[in-house]
Amino acid sequence: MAEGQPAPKRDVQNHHLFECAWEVANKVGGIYTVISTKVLVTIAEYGDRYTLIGPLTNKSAMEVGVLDPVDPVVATTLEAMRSHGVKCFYGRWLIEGKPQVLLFDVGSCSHRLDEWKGDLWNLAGISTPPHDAETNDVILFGYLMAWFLGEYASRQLDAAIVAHFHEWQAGVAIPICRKRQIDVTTVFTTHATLLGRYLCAGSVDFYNNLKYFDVNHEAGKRGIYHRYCIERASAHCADVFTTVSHITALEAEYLLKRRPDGVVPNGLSINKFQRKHEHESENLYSIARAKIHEFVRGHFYGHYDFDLENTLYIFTAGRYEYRNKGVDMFIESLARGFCGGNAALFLTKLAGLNYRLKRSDSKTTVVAFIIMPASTNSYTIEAFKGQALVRQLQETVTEIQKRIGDRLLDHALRFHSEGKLEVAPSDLLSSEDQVLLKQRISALKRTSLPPFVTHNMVDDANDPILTQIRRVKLFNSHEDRVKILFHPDFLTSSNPILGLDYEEFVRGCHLGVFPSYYEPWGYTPAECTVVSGFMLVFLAFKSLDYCLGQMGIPSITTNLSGFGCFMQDTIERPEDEGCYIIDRRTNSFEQSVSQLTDCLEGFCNKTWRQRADQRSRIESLSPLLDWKTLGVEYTKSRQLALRRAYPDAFLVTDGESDEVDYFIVSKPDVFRYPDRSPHLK
Ligand SMILES: O=c1ccn([C@@H]2O[C@H](COP(=O)(O)OP(=O)(O)O[C@H]3O[C@H](CO)[C@@H](O)[C@H](O)[C@H]3O)[C@@H](O)[C@H]2O)c(=O)[nH]1
Repeated sequence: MAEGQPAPKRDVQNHHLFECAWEVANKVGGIYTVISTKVLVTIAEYGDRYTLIGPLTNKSAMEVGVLDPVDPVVATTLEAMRSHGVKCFYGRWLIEGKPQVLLFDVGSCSHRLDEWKGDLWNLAGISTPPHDAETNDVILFGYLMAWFLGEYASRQLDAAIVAHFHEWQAGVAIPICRKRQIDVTTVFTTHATLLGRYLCAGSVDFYNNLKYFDVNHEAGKRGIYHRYCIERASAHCADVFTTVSHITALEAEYLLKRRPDGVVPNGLSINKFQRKHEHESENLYSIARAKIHEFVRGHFYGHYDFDLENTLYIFTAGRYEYRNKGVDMFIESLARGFCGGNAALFLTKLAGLNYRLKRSDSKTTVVAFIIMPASTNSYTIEAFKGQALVRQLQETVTEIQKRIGDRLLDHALRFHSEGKLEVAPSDLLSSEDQVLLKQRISALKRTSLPPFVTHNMVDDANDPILTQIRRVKLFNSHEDRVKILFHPDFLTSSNPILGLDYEEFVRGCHLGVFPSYYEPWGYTPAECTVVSGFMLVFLAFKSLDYCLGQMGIPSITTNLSGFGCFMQDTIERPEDEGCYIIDRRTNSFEQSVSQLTDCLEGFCNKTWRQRADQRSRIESLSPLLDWKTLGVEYTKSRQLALRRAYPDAFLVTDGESDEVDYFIVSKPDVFRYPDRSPHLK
């Protein structure tokens, strides 16, 4: 728009929405889940007026089907950008809802990096170091998005435009839009703060000191001052600023120095699960459980001395943030070791689950999985070997089974001529078969213990998870009632040893454990509550937990996670619904470990029927977490952005704007529990 010209009168009702994030079609962590699961409700509201913008990467290129733009103005805008050498993909993201998506190849503009860095310094006073590759990409991505929005807004003058940006990686475009006075209204949602993540990952007493951090100094000390500046500028320049939970809203207020306008809790696409329930007649739970059983048999070969009917699978999963995700607490609660060499403590409630199960002579075995991607070289030979040996044994057993069947049939057919049916075991199992079987069995002999990690780690000696497992001596020995297994990669169905995707894996487990210290929301426990399957109703008593229709699995979270606070705030007794909440806010670390161990022990001591009852109750939580319910908060944030940018469009009569109570954050204090927490005094 030329200077001095009046702004066009745009149609606010039928506005266009561009949603921008580094994780569009590009899975890194939870933001991918937010965006991909929210698509259905956003499409229902916008149809083809909705477009997602993300970076073009090897991963994202695989998830998008290239097409010509539906909107002719998008087509001309992209043509103009391409004529300047910009490389981009336009098409449909191949997920449910098939939204329009635009992916920019930041590399195609790397020659402009210095120019744009200089511009960022001039317009926002943000200087960035030369060798931070991630920040360099973020700057290129931000300038490309601002370029696109500027060109688009100058060509499409009819409808208003909302640009919604997620997290600092997509935030650079916000100060540029503001400075260039691009006629779009902006929303910025942060899913965590950079400083919060870094401070909590170190051993800082975060919640007690939230008010007192010298933010510039702390960011500088950690080498992230430039990133922090980008995040802070994004929060301040956006028309509307939101976070995913109240606890992060408070954090943002102190660390980013802007109080968020609202909270947009994360939902899930419940429909997806229900459709499965209706259309798939398979027993999803038992299929998933059987796959995990198969893996466990292979992994523990030579030491497979426990009963799978009495085995519980528990797990933690997510991005590898050892302290923030509470992995330290998880391992500690499984196998708390000697405290200060005082053996007496072992006899107290301070002991970990492994010791407690041994002491009570429990018949239950717990296999605890840790699923967190880290730098690895490959799977270990042992991990492959175990699966291969068990597969060979299985094949041999199947062959022998077939031969036994043939022989039995032969005997039965000769019954009339011989007048008797006397079959000795040796008639059925030949000596060749026995030799073959013995060969296979002797291959299963193993002198070493089953490993507690599936991959060769790049930094084995310093890896915090491995170090702690070694410290608490959880080595998967025969006596251990808790076995542990660290899988340092996300799960996929093409995984050569544990061939399940994450959703299927969760379905096959009994309990998810997520004792996070820093967790703005926390998708993983939420996903446990809605994972579903169709189950047979006539299985044996012991397998009753397979039998009650569509259900989630119970999970453990904390009152320092956005999801945990949301549950406490919404439900009378979350633990009755299979959502256990560990108090990490008022408790010391030791107390929280004990509470978590009590919780795990209580879960192990439940009968099959009690666990089945609990699972059936979890289902009732699904509607609470559905985007159909929670998506409304996103709508409100966009409405607020439109009101702020185009107040005239909302005038009712006599020049007065109609008042709306916009957000959940309408309480005087953003964080809901100031009285209960000494951290906040
Ligand atoms: O093998 C696996 C294991 C996990 N996941 C997924 O990874 C995601 C991890 O989610 P979360 O732990 O919430 O994500 P973060 O990457 O830590 O994301 C940030 O953003 C999220 C979205 O707002 C918030 O929930 C978090 O608290 C915040 O830390 C979940 O959706 C899981 O389904 C997989 O896809 N495969």
